[in-house]
Order: sequence, then structure tokens, then C-alpha cells
Amino acid sequence: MSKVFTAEEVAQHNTRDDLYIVYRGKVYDCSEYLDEHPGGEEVIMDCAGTDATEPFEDIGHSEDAHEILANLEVGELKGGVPAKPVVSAASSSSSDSSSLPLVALAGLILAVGAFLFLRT
Ligand code: HEM
Repeated sequence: MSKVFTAEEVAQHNTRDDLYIVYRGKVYDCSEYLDEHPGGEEVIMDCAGTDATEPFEDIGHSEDAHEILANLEVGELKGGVPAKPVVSAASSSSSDSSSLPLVALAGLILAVGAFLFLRT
């Protein structure tokens, strides 16, 4: 059975020689891989002891990268992966509500522009 880490435990592994990250609810020891990382050690250092799921996915890492990562697994995070639908529902609804004023503003600018244009 794999070891279960709390977020606090993972957070303590935040140095160059002892560096854990979380990816999708699993805990990975990246210390040995730092030197080899094609994206440089700095970016992984920035995620030391934290959940790197978002930055890791934002880069669009290859299958190879995912395989390397799988070999570095040391356990899982207590509580595991947050339920996906909840996360996506929360993020999509928040982006919906934040983009609404922008749409209204764009409409307003268009209307004013059209008004000025028609007057000339
Ligand atoms: C242990 C975890 C990681 C592994 C095994 C890993 C592996 C790799 C591999 C194999 C590549 C080469 C391109 C590819 O195959 O996709 C790469 C590129 C890259 N990685 Fe990671 N990576 C890890 C974590 C991260 C994190 C946390 C970041 C944070 C931003 C990151 C940022 C990048 C960037 C920016 C590149 C592009 C480098 C370039 O093309 O110049 N990586 N990574």
C-alpha cells in the first residue's frame, strides 16, 4: 500500500535535495530529476512542496514526461484528488460570472462607437 501524506507533510519537502510535488492527488519525489528537467530546475523548485497539477498541465507535458513522473511516485495525498466535476463547475461558473461585465462593457463601447460614427 502506498504511503499517504498530508499536505503539511508534503510542504516540508521543499528543498533542492528533498523535493516533493503533488500531481492529481499523488505525491512525487522530484529531487533526483531536477538536474535532468528540460524545462530547468527553477520551475520545479517554484512548485516545491505544493500541488503542481496546474503548472504541469499548463505546459502540456508529453507522454514521456508523464511516464517519468509516474516513476517518481512516493505515495498519495490524504484526501486524494478533489472531485473533478466540483472543480470544473466551480471554475467555469466563476469565469462565467467574471466575463459577464466584460461582455456588457464591450457592448457598451460598440454602441457608443456606432452612435458617434452615425452622427458624423
Ligand atoms: C517531476 C515533474 C516533472 C517532470 C517529470 C517533467 C518532465 C518534463 C519533460 C520530459 C520535458 C520535455 C518536454 C516534454 O516531454 O513534454 C519538460 C519540459 C518542460 N517542463 Fe517539465 N516536468 C516536470 C515538472 C514541471 C513543472 C512543475 C513545471 C512547472 C512549470 C515544468 C515546466 C516545464 C517547461 C516550461 C518545459 C518546456 C521546456 C522547453 O521546451 O524549453 N515541468 N518537462
